[in-house]
Amino acid sequence: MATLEINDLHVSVETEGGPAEILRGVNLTVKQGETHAIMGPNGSGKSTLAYSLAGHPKYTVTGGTVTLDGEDVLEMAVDERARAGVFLAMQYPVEVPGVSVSNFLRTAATAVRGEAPKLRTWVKEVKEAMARLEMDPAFAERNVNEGFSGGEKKRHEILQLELLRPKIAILDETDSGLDIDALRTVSEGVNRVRGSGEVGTLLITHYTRILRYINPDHVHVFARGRIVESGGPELAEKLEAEGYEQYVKGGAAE
Ligand SMILES: Nc1ncnc2c1ncn2[C@@H]1O[C@H](COP(=O)(O)OP(=O)(O)OP(=O)(O)O)[C@@H](O)[C@H]1O
Repeated sequence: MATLEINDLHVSVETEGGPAEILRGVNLTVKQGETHAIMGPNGSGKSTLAYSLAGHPKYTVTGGTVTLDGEDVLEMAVDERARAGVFLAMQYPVEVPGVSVSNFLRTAATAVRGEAPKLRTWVKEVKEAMARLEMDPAFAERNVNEGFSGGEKKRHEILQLELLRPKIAILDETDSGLDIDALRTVSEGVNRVRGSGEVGTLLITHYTRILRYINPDHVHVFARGRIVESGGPELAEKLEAEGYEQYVKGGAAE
């Protein structure tokens, strides 16, 4: 069973005033089949964690380890991480002008699966996945994220998740900007992938409403660059009622 292990992870970004430490000792273990929700105040470092795991060059790991099934993830290039089974659905998906959704997905699937999917079965696979996510088939011929609405971008991220079937899925605020129907559709997509029991999910969110659709096994509070409390789903309810004040008090302004 695939296991992602994050051990005492420290990450910095370069700022005008020099390097700033954003992650200050993150410890987390995510196993295939488990769903972990990460909640925390703005600017606490949640997206930094997501990008660092995916290998964004802007972030420098200054300490700690990340392994997937014992393999050193931090040593891997971005594409190697994807091939190893790490998937990131970004908070702000980027436009890729000139590349159609259909080409993009096939190229990504080829890279991750190690061989090009057979065209006929692939076309069917994409069509069915798009239908499940209630996406207009015309999207397949549009350029990646170009002119997509916020909700359409998020559906496209989940479409990738469904087709690429990673071992570890990191979903960074996949619920933001979704209307109620889209939230349900997107959550159903995540649950389908989860239902396989083959993916470990790290769900970064601000709102408990998505957790009503996607029931997490574990909830973690992220504050000042690390996980400061962990619990079960009841922790999300507590956060909704009490906010984050108790976790940020006395910390650096972030
Ligand atoms: N290039 C950069 N230069 C300066 N500061 C940066 C840079 N990149 C990230 N930061 C800072 O790192 C901190 C953590 O940002 P991050 O986006 O990880 O937080 P977050 O918890 O995901 O926030 P939110 O909930 O608002 O999305 C913020 O204070 C942010 O301003």
